[in-house]
Amino acid sequence: MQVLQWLTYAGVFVLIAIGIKSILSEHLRHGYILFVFALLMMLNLVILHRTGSGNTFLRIFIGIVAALFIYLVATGGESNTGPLWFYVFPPLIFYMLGLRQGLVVMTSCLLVIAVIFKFPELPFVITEYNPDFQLRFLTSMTFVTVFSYILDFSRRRARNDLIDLAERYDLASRTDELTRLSNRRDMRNRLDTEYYRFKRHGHHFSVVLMDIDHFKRINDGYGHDAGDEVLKDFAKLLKEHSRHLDVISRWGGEEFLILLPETSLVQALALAERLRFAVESAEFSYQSMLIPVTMSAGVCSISQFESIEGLLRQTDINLYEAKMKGRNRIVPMVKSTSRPEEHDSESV
Ligand SMILES: Nc1nc2c(ncn2[C@@H]2O[C@H](COP(=O)(O)OP(=O)(O)OP(=O)(O)O)[C@@H](O)[C@H]2O)c(=O)[nH]1
Repeated sequence: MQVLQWLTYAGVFVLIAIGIKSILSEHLRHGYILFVFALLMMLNLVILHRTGSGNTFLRIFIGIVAALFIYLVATGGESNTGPLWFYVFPPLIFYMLGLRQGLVVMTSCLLVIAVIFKFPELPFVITEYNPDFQLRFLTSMTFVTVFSYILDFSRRRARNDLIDLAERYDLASRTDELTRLSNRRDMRNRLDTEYYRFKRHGHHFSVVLMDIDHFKRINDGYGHDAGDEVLKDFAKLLKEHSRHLDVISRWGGEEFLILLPETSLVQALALAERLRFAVESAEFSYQSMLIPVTMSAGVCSISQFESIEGLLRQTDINLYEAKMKGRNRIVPMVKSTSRPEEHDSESV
């Protein structure tokens, strides 16, 4: 919209300058009409400032410019040079309106010009052009229109390709290549955003930090590719057992962190336990070899902490404790349906 406003200022300046020159050359009517167009452009600026509608501003601007150029063709402007201004129109119209609407407006204008050339006796036509000029003008204008269309088409396609590329790079920079989950950097940003929401609006959230037990043994026993496959299936399982608004990330090698918005510690523990049980019960396999997989997890809720760092530190401590206590468990501990005897001393 900024470009269009500057174009309006430039247009008003040029119209007033040429208007003054026309009046000085005794072409009073032409000069005054140019002033009227300048006034209309300024009024359009006022409408923009009053309504704030860029779309209305654009449409009125195009209407005024089209009317001005057709007026210049119909009257010849000064010394029949009016049609020359029309060469400004095609690039402007495609840039402003886009390809389809630009083509409609340009075709309509060319038709109007053809009518003006063909019927000089029409009431609003006050000049006449010789047939050579008419033919050359219409042909060259058609060329300019086609070239402007192609140039704008290329410009738009290059811009879309660039946006596409930027989006793909952006996604790649936020995604873990192996599991297609959020990576650590993306999770840090999401945690910061969630922490801001918590501080500002009091929306609680919790995190679950998971680690696949004895993952090195999987790599050593079944091979690195099998380890990769387990990581992918593990990520898929986490997705299947989480809510849509939960953010799952690959936090490190075989560590995964889930951010649970609007979730209390008790709810987070229930989810972590559900995940632990799902992992334990799932059949992980690679090339028809069954691979037993379990996970340990530390869980924390933001309400107990003053910062993201404090929250993550304690979650890590809880995970470490889960490992130390024998793995395949959650800390703080909850009652488990699969192994009730192991979760009795520190239940939440
Ligand atoms: N296949 C595969 N292995 C990975 C990847 N990232 C990390 N690892 C391996 O994960 C293993 C992690 O081993 P450790 O840190 O000793 O942990 P662990 O064997 O899971 O033992 P605990 O965590 O104590 O239960 C290392 O052998 C890493 O090489 C990966 O992308 N693919």
